[in-house]
Amino acid sequence: SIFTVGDYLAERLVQIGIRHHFVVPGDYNLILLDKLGGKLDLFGRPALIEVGCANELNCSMAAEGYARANGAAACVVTYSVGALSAFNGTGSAYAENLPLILISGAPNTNDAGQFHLLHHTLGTSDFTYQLEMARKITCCAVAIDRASDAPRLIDRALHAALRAKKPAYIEIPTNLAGAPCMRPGPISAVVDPVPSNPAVLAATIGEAAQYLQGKQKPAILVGPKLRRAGPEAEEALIKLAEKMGCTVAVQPAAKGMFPEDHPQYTGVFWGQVSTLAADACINWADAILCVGTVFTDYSTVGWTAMPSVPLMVAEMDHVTFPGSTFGRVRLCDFLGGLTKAVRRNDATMIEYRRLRPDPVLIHVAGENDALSRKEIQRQVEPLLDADTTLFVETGDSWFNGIQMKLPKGADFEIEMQWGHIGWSIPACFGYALGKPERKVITMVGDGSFQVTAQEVSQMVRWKLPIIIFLINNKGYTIEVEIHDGLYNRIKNWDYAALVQAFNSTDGNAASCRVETGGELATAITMAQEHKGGPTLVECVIHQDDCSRELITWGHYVAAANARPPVHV
Ligand SMILES: C/C(NCc1cnc(C)nc1N)=C(/S)[C@H](O)COP(=O)(O)OP(=O)(O)O
Ligand SMILES: [Mg+2]
Repeated sequence: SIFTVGDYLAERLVQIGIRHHFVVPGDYNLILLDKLGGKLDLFGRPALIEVGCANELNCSMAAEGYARANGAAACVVTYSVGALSAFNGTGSAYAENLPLILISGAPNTNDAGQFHLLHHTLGTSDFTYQLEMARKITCCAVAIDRASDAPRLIDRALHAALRAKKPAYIEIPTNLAGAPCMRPGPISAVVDPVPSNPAVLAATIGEAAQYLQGKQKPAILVGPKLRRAGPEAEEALIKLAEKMGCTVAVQPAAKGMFPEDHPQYTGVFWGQVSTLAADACINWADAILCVGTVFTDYSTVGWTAMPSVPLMVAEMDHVTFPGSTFGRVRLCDFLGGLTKAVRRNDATMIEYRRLRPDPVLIHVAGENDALSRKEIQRQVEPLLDADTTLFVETGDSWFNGIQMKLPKGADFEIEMQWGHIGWSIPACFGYALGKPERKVITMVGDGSFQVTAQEVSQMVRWKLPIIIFLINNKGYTIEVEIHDGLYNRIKNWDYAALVQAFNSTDGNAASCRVETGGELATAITMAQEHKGGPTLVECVIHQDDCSRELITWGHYVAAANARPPVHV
């Protein structure tokens, strides 16, 4: 059979490590889907497993979650009506630094020139608007209009996405997916990272040693971009921390990116809603080595928690100091080189041992007491073990999850930069397909759940034993705490019954509603034993039963939102 554009794309997706692609079919992408689904591995099995989603928003969010597990992901949609919904998960991938490849079908290449009006379009003969929009939310957007250009354009998009850890966009007209195409060359041209420039690397390490020279109390602050630099960067950071002997704190969106069972871990640095003694350690330090950090209104609690000393910030491929910046320096090379050059200074660790908070007494609710947020915390935390990944959805679930202690090996996923309510349901589904060996637990609020609930039915279809704790506090409580109004009230659903509806005659999802600590304990035992499908536990709590951290954080974020315009 002839080798086609679709075959070229399939080959490249497999070569960059993708094994599942998330799709919603449409007549502009059907030939392409045949090609992607038709690629076989050496054993004659599909090399790419097609995963259908209920809509393109969820499809793109499932791909975003898959990229967290797998490194890269592909989302395949139809033109315009599909892609515009998938733009939201693509925006999430951009904000969260994930190489999601958004692939869209497109009109037949002859139609533009014939001024044809086509379905799914805006009803004009302009078919460039989607590509233009995609340019704004990806690091590289290409539209293939001749089969002979396909190899160059596909490779360019994939290489850009993998190097920048940002999404890319590939547009393939419906009559080109099956058109003859050249076969690909070695994948190394696409996947090889840009190496550090040796001279710049040496200069950067020298500058860092200079920055730390003479400082009495250095500390390390880890941000969410560390993980995007690869596992070797996470390993290199641990070695650097152990060489320095200083305290290590993480930003909230970086929770889990430094082991919380490590003796130098001092908590989540989040201003007044920090955990353990991270706030004191960072504010006591006279030098802070920031690795992959992102300072936003949310991570600085409405700008009330910016470190007060001049910072040195190491990113994926560049490092900045108070007076200089260096590019073409890969993070793992920089951290490794600095580890060799740096001297031990454990002053912050010594201080931490003095001020470390004592373990708090956890109140055990009576089993017939009305269920509280605290009791949910107390009962869910022990479920986190070395094989578990906890997904926390935008809402008070952020705060409840961030307060939980991660044992060795446990992992944590949060979408704090994009913050799209509903992300966690499709994202944990995609993640679970990428890492089937992990146990996945998701904490999601009722408002968020209503946005993307359909993807629980994909968990049923794929028989994934994901455990979902749906915190039903009757509405948008985060919003209530920031600024209340009737718009924060939502129509209550029977969430347990909804999940049963997803079973129809061939599903195996378990679900229940719990209103006391005792019922929750029973539900958790059932959830742990339930295999062959997801378990949803709807936890009913009072509307104002939220974490104190949410109230404090919400107060300052609302204040930051309310700053009057500065008249220039
Ligand atoms: C409406 C909104 N944010 C605004 C918003 C609106 N639309 C999208 C897509 N994303 C957003 N973050 C938010 S955080 C709700 O409080 C979430 O409610 P819920 O899931 O029920 O969680 P809490 O009750 O714990 O807040
Ligand atoms: Mg809610």
